[in-house]
Amino acid sequence: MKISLIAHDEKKPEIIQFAVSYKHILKQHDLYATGTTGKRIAEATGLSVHRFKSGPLGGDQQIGAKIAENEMDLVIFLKDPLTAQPHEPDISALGRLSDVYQIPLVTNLAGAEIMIRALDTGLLDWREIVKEDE
Ligand SMILES: O=C(CO)COP(=O)(O)O
Repeated sequence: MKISLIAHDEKKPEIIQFAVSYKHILKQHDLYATGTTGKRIAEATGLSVHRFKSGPLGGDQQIGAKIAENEMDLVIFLKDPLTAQPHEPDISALGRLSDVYQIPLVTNLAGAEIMIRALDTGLLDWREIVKEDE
């Protein structure tokens, strides 16, 4: 599966902890991330992460484009709800495209924990069928 990992600055420690904790699952998948998040995860875990641009420089939009092309299966995006983001329109656009294309998107750690376990037990395998039908 192709998984995107994204975190706003205040949530970077959480996503790093998450990636370390679930490295055994994440390493079985193709990982993508916005620039800084990807760098920090790769440094902390040694996992190979394809890095797009940093969020404020277009990274959210690049991940949105992958969704539109049916090349992304899951987005784990730890959002900071307490800090205004200069690129809020890009963040909204990513959420919108996830809804348009029925791509699972979780935006907090509690959801991420459930989703990674769901992924590991095969609950997202339907994505492979959707891709075969394209
Ligand atoms: O701003 C972001 C998502 O909207 C995250 O970008 P970085 O991973 O580059 O910090």
